[in-house]
Amino acid sequence: IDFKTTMASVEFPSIFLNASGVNCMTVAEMDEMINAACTGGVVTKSATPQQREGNPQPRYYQLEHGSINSMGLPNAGFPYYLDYVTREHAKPTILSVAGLQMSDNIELLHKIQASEYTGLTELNLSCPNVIGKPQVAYDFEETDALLAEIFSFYTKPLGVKLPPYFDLVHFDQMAAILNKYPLTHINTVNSVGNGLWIDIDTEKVVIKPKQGFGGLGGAMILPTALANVRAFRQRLNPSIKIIGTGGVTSGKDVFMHLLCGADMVSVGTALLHEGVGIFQRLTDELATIMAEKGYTSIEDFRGKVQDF
Ligand SMILES: O=C(O)c1[nH]c(=O)[nH]c(=O)c1I
Repeated sequence: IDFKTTMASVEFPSIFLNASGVNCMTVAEMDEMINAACTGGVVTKSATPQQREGNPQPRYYQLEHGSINSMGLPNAGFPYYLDYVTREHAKPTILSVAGLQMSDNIELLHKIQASEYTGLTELNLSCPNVIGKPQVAYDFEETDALLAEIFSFYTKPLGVKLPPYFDLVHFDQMAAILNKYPLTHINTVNSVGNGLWIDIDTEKVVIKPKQGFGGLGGAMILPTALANVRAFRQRLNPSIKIIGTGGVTSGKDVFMHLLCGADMVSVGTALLHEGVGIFQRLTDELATIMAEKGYTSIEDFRGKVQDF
């Protein structure tokens, strides 16, 4: 079974992508994603106008059922990633960008609009780890104003990376804003912001930045990720596709994301731990589940989760 899919008239050979931030900081990592079996392409690390070192280490820690990170947007800088995605590759790319303030986002999108790049771009509105900067996507007015400004000039394929929401009214409010704009997709969820973990032997937090506060990922956030995928699928125009991210470690998790309506699925924490071989495993496990259920295509069940 091939799991190819099309988003914004870009054909992805597989539904699987890396979660931005994992396996996508350097040309070598991005090439590895593209060259790996069963990947749809690569999403770049969120790019800022200039190169950034990020937060002091340790800034990532593996938990029993997931991860906590406060990387602080380390990246090689916007020109590095624009150069990479503008070159020819065997599979599609998604250029992720994250300004540190609104003017950065506008500036970066003007540059992409003026560039040779014709592929997809994803505006990260949900980085939880830039010290002193709140997540844009938790400010509905700012998000609306930003998208209005962007779509006054931007005509290339654009999606947004969203944080998790935890209130049904917030899903309504955010979806109403997103439905006003010709977005190609949303990518949901980013890490669950500002969790905390403690090593009881040392009685210290486990990451250095922000007194130990960091974004949560991995298996423990799967229920939150599934809720966000389903909630937005129920509310968004069908023209806005959904990349489901969060908590994927197995074919069962992929199946649940697809039942909730995801068009593509990306993997972060588990990719970091297992390497790019995970995509063949997820493909095989999903194919096995589908065969057991008599499904021959993802369309047989995508978005068809049933109420109790
Ligand atoms: O700290 C980071 O670099 C980071 N970490 C995350 O968990 N999500 C993000 O969007 C980002 I930009």
